Amino acid sequence: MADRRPRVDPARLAAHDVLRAVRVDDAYANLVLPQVLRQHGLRERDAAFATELASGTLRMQGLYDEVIDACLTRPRLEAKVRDVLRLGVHQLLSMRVPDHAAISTSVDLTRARVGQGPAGLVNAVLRKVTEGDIEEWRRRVSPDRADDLLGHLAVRHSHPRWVVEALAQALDRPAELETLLMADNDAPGVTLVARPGLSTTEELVAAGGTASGRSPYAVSLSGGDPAAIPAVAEGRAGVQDEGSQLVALAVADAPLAGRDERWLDLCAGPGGKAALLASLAAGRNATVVAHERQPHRAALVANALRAVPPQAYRVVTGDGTRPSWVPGTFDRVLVDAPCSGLGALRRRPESRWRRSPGDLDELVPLQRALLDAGAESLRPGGVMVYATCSPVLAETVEVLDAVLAGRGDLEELDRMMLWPHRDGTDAMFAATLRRRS
Ligand SMILES: C[S@@+](CC[C@H](N)C(=O)[O-])C[C@H]1O[C@@H](n2cnc3c(N)ncnc32)[C@H](O)[C@@H]1O
Repeated sequence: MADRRPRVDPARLAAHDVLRAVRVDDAYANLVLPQVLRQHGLRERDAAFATELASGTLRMQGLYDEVIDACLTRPRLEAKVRDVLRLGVHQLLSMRVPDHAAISTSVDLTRARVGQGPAGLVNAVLRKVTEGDIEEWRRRVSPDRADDLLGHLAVRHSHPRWVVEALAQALDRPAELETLLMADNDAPGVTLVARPGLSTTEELVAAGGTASGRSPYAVSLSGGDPAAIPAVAEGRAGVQDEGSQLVALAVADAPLAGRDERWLDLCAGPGGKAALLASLAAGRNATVVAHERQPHRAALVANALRAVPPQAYRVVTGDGTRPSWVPGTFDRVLVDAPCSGLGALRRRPESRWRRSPGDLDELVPLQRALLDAGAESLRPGGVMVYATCSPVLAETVEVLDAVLAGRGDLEELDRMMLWPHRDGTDAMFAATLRRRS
């Protein structure tokens, strides 16, 4: 007998698998995607389609859920069906997929992954969605802008409301809030770092990149697989947001009098900043201790550092709040603290939905303890950078103020706040401090 199950194209099956893994297994989309693409045998155009479908859907799911709910007559929906609908809405409102193709493939996907039962509902909801384009739907489902600006922006640009509130508090120019939210929804380009002494920007430009921006080591790549570039494959260069490069440079370039030999990266995993610091240290006869709590992340640090001369670094596993070294050991310290990551929403499409304000209750005391331990690790006159890939005040300025007020031996030398919409980087905070002599 002929097989009557619908044939669904593998790219849509793959995107549905990614949504399921994120929802059920708490997977990170950017980590699970390569595995799922491989399982479905997807390459090139099909892989790019599945990637955009899964990532874009996860990013915009707040808006899409409002659209779906506005089209439903019954409010309850099985999670697997909602995933199919979210993917369908993304194709209809944000991709150039013809309406009939988006609807019929979604109905097939429902039959393949859920069963015949909800196929009619999926068909009906998606037909309703075709009645408006994305702007029309934004108008219909967002709260009124004049009555509730933050609620309006949250739905319109698909961010949880508490995140919009936290970003609004952190942004020094309130008029830029909407531009920031829009920048969070743009997939970031790929930036490479030419690790000094190991590679050059010229080598990466010759491999197809363009020298870019404020870090002298940054090269942006407009397409292609970075891992195919020999310098990247060999660890002489790496993929690294320009903001992260600038944070590492803030550590290496902070003005320092006296000995400059012992550097510490207290929270080093997965090792991007440690690799830039260690390659700079190698050229200055200094040594970096790349310290990380989680053994599996310490292994990632060792891998990131594999091309750096071994005498320039040591990878150490331990709890940074209870350092194993003598206080006052280090001349330069980086405390790149674990944080909410709300500055890197461009890069992690699902993270905005996974975080909650309660996360800060655990993170803030840890951030304070790590900053305090970083200060204890510094010799008098030594310099330290406290950094987060979050702009949220509770994790940045408030941590800094609390630790500065509690110690009295730290002075702030400089402060940097990078924003995606202004700087083209992740939102990153970095304060440079000196321990008084
Ligand atoms: C923001 S990430 C650091 C990113 C890293 N500097 C880079 O550029 O690749 C924070 C790291 O701190 C680690 N961490 C968390 N708690 C820690 C602790 N008590 N001591 C040391 N590291 C810790 C996390 O495992 C995570 O790898």
